[in-house]
Amino acid sequence: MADMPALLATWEQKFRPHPDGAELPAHHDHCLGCGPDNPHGHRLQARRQGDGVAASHAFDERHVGAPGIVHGGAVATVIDDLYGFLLYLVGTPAVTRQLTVDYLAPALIGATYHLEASVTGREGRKLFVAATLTAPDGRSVATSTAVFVTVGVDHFGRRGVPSLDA
Ligand SMILES: CCCCCCCCCCCC(=O)SCCNC(=O)CCNC(=O)[C@H](O)C(C)(C)COP(=O)(O)OP(=O)(O)OC[C@H]1O[C@@H](n2cnc3c(N)ncnc32)[C@H](O)[C@@H]1OP(=O)(O)O
Repeated sequence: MADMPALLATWEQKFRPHPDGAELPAHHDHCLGCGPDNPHGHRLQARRQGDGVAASHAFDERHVGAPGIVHGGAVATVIDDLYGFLLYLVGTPAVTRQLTVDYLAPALIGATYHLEASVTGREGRKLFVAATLTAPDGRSVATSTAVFVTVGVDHFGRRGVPSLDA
């Protein structure tokens, strides 16, 4: 059984100012998007870039949809997780309420993509965010917008983290 209070304490410490350019800590070790200990995950590494976040990322064979092409769900996962890093800078936990992705061109297995995300607005509990995924040649491969809703850290503690509860 995971030590949820300790885990939540480490999360709270992540919601603080990080220097521009700094690599941002994973949400937790087993996170599908960024956890270093999730064998099925993307191990996304994000950094602060001004008021937003950025990452370089290559999808591998675990994330294939059509042959050679990254599964759309994998693209959405990585974008959603990148938004999760943005929350550190905003200073409050939040969860995805709506996520949209425009798939403009195939993302290819093995290519290294550049991702950026930023906050575009805030209204009460709602955070409006946007992201881009750009190919090495500068082509825009996917764009996204999302609505996150701020929550207290207790939102996560109520249910535990299944991957850590075994
Ligand atoms: C420790 C930290 C670790 C942080 C770790 C971070 C990890 C990041 C990982 C990536 C992110 C994820 O995967 S997050 C996991 C996936 N997402 C989830 O599990 C969320 C599941 N949904 C929920 O739990 C709930 O629906 C909530 C908490 C989001 C909201 O519930 P609620 O309080 O009942 O509120 P609800 O009525 O649903 O709507 C909230 C507000 O959003 C508005 N709203 C709803 N849809 C839209 C929309 N499309 N466009 C505009 N606005 C919208 C509503 O009008 C309302 O506005 P108003 O009336 O307030 O004005």
